[in-house]
Amino acid sequence: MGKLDNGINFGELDLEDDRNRLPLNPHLLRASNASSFADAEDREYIRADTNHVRSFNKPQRKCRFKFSLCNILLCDSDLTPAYSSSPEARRELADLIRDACVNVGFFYVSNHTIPEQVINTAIDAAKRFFALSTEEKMRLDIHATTNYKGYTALLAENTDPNNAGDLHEGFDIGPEGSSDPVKMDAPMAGGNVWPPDEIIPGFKKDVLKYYESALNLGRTLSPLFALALDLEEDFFTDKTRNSAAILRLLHYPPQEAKPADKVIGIGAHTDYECFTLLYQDASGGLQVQNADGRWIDAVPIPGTIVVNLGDQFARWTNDTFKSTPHRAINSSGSERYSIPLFFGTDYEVLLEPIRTCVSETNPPKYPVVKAGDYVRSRLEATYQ
Ligand SMILES: O=C(O)CCC(=O)C(=O)O
Ligand SMILES: [Fe+2]
Repeated sequence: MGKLDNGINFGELDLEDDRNRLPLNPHLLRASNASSFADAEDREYIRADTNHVRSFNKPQRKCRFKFSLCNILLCDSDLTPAYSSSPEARRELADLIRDACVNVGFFYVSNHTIPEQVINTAIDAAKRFFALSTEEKMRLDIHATTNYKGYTALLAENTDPNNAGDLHEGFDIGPEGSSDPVKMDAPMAGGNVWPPDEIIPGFKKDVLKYYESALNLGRTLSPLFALALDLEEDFFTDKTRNSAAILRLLHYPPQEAKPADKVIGIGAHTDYECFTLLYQDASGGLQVQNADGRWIDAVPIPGTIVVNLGDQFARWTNDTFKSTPHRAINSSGSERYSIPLFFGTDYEVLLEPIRTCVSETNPPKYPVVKAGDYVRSRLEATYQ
C-alpha cells in the first residue's frame, strides 16, 4: 500500500490476469507506474501532469485515461459547494463530470455532503437487519410485493444471465410518505415494506435518513449533469420531483476470489436508472469493465461515494453518457456491506432523446419509453 499526499491509501498496480488496480487520478497513475498500459497520448499527459503542482482540494484536471476513474471533489475544503459559488466554478466542475461520464461512466465524489454519521448509522441498520432470522426477513419477501420492495434472499437475484445467482442479500425501499408521492397509477406505484420496529428499533428512521441524504446528493448532482450535457441547469428539476429513487442495503458474505460455480457477489450488469450513488465499505470487491473488456478494481476510498451512470441516462442521452458494466465479488474474508441509491426520473417521464445528444449524423438509437415502464421491465427480468 502507498499513500497519496492527501493521506488516501491505495493499492499497488496489479496486472495479474484480467484485473488491474484502479488508477484513480494522475497522482495514482504516477505512483503506480500505470503508464505501462496507457496509450501514447495518455503517457504524454501523465508526464505533463507530474510537473503540475496542484492542491488536492481543487477539482482534479480532466480524466483522460481510457480506463481510469477520476476522483472529483464536489466542494472546497470548507464545504462551500464549488458549484454554487460562481457559474464559472459550476461549469468547471460540470466539464470534469462530462469527461468522466462520456469516457468512463464511473467516478468518485469527495466532500459529498452525506454525513459520515448518517452513513455509519445506515450501515449499522443494515447489519442489524441482515442478522435477523431468515424467517423474519422472508416476511418482507420482495417477490410478494407488486413494486419490487423488500427483502431479496441470497441467490434470489441473478443480475447476469450467464451466472447462476448473486451471492448477496438485499433490502429495497423507494420514496416513503413524501408530500408529493409517486402517482398511484404509475408503473412502480406502491409503498415500502418494513420490519416491525419492536424487532429492529430505529431501522426505518435510520434507513430513511440515509435515503433523504443520498437523494439530496442526487439533486445536487443533477444540475451538473445538465450543464455537462449543455442543457439549462434546471433541465432535470421538473423530471425528478417525485424522487423515484430506489435504495438498496446490500450484504455480501465472503467468498473465494475465483469461485468455480458462476456465483459471485453481484454478476456483471449495468444499472437501470439515471445514475447510482454507491457507498461501499472498506472490504473492496467492486469492479468496473473498461473499454477493452478488462475488469478494474474500484477500490474503496474513505470519505467518497462512487457515482456510476445507468441505462436510463444512456438511453436518454443517446449513449453520450456511458452506462458501464460492473460487478462485485467479496473476497475480503469478511462481511461486505454497500448501499446503492439508484437515482431515476419520475416514473411518468418519457425518455425522449435529449436534444443536445441527437443530430442528423447521430440519430436517436432507442425507442422512446416511459421511465417507470423501463425500470419495471428491468426489475421483472432480474427477479423472474
Ligand atoms: O455492492 C456494490 O458494490 C455494487 C452494487 C451494484 O452494482 C448494484 O446493486 O447495482
Ligand atoms: Fe450496479
